Amino acid sequence: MIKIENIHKSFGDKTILEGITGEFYKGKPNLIIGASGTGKSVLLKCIVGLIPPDQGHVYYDDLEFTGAHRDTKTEIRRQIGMLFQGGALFDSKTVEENVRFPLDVLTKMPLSEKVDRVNFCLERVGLAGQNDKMPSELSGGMKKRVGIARAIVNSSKYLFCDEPNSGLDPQTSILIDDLIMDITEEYNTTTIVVTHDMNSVLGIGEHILFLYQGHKLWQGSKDEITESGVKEFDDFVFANKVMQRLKRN
Ligand SMILES: Nc1ncnc2c1ncn2[C@@H]1O[C@H](COP(=O)(O)OP(=O)(O)OP(=O)(O)O)[C@@H](O)[C@H]1O
Repeated sequence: MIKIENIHKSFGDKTILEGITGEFYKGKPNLIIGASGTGKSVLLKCIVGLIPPDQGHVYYDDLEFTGAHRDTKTEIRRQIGMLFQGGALFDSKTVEENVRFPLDVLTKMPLSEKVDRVNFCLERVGLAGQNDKMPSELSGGMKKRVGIARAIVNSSKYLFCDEPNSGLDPQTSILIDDLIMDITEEYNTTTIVVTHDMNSVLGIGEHILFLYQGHKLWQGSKDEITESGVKEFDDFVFANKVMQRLKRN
């Protein structure tokens, strides 16, 4: 489990996050949702430690991360897998080298063991045998799969996905969501997915945290979205006609 307490962040005189508190659970994806520019990625970066919050605490299971000693932070970081917005593969590296990268940087495993682990992860995301392909030869959905394989290659306890569906068609998006859901359940990871994709909310939104202009305005599951009683949340969720019809039924 990951807990955040009273996270504040400003850039200059622009306040982005104003006291966000919440919990992210093991075994089911946790979604951070909200309109564009509302602070979702900044919150994720504060949780991962890529941006230091101005105030507040992040706890990984029982360990306080924000003010922790460098060694503790490094140890926690080793257990984090990250799927970046856009995939962020190295264009000049093969699929195998991309997936192997965290093992090359973080471990002293012998090469043969690393390759075994890479093959296991590629198989898990449906890309067995694609080791020698270059990113330029892959579709958008395949690139995301490579990104997911890389995020889990280090047996991560914590998995963070920033807009995993950006740039994908609706069907491929569902496949990627299902893969994230399955991996989360199978390996019992604490998974946080940042998204503004309503299909993801309806598909895998077991735990949802809704951000609005730097505040957490609602938290709940997809089964509770019609009864939030929060106008800003309703405006976000029921912005399109299909969702409005769903609400009326
Ligand atoms: N390093 C930074 N320096 C200054 N401002 C930043 C920085 N990072 C983000 N911001 C600002 O913080 C605000 C929130 O950005 P953030 O990327 O978290 O939004 P978001 O909710 O993830 O949006 P989107 O869904 O479009 O990705 C934006 O106004 C952005 O310009």
